[in-house]
Amino acid sequence: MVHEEVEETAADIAEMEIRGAATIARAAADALRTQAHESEADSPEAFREELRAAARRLHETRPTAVSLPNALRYVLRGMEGDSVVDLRASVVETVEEFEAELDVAQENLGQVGANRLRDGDTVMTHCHSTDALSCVKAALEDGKEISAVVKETRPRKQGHITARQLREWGVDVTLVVDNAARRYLDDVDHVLVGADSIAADGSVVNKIGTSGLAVNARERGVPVMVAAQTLKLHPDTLTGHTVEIEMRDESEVLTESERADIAAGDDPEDPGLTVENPAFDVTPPRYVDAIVTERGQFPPESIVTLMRELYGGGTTEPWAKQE
Ligand SMILES: O=C(COP(=O)(O)O)[C@H](O)[C@H](O)COP(=O)(O)O
Repeated sequence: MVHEEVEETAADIAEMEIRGAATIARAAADALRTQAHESEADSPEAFREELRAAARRLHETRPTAVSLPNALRYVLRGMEGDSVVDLRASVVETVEEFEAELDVAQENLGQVGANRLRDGDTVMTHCHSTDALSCVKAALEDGKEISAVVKETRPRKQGHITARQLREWGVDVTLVVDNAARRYLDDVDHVLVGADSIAADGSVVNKIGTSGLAVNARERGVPVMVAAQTLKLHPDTLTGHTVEIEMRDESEVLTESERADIAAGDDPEDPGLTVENPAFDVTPPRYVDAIVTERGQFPPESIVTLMRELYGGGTTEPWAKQE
């Protein structure tokens, strides 16, 4: 029932071949369009259940970036019609609308963020965030010279993607190991990061290491700017839900031979080595100076007003099986 290309997209998201909250959202919406295009459903209800099943498959891939369920909701809410032909057309049209909104949102967000960057500023980045880099791109287009200290971001080294993109734009890059961040903060004018989810209290969920960087930045007096489209606002947190932090496989941290070497003396019956690999962490609002969105910039404590405006009607799970 779920088309093989949807299964492929789901696998790519789960294995981080497709990664980053905005990119994941775009891929998920595109997968639902494929499901609609390729559906051979012989009734409107069968078509609707196919799209719900595809959305459930995509939803179960990664739990932390709210852009994924927000994208799935957006598309399924646009599915309407009394025939398969009309239902298919509504899904295709809704995905195209979603993609256009993503493009405009990231560009507008970039302009808001660029206004906070001065000519000659140095930013420190963590992980790879297309929302964050849209601010740098807009600043460069405004004729500002920007340089960057890029944290490699263990264990998957997404900082290399950021470094490559910045070099393509002609931005001078200093690549550092994550543990060197505090040392370089004295040479930095802004910490500039993205977000996977933003909670109603202004907490920012982003790649593991963001919270430590924000604490160090506050101690060093460096402002922390979080670039996040409103797609990253997590509506379930309006009603007290917490954001699940994805725990990824130890193989991203330790190879099997490294594990065997470390645990060489272990009693196989009583293995004492545990490797934990949380993929994200939570930065409290007190360490965030501004949340930059396509709707403007907000101090973290007031992001809830925007969240209520956009998502106040509460959230549903339109992908749930219908009884
Ligand atoms: O934490 C990550 C990516 O984690 P992973 O590599 O595990 O997906 C990014 O900072 C956010 O997703 C924002 O990215 P964007 O601004 O592109 O949405």
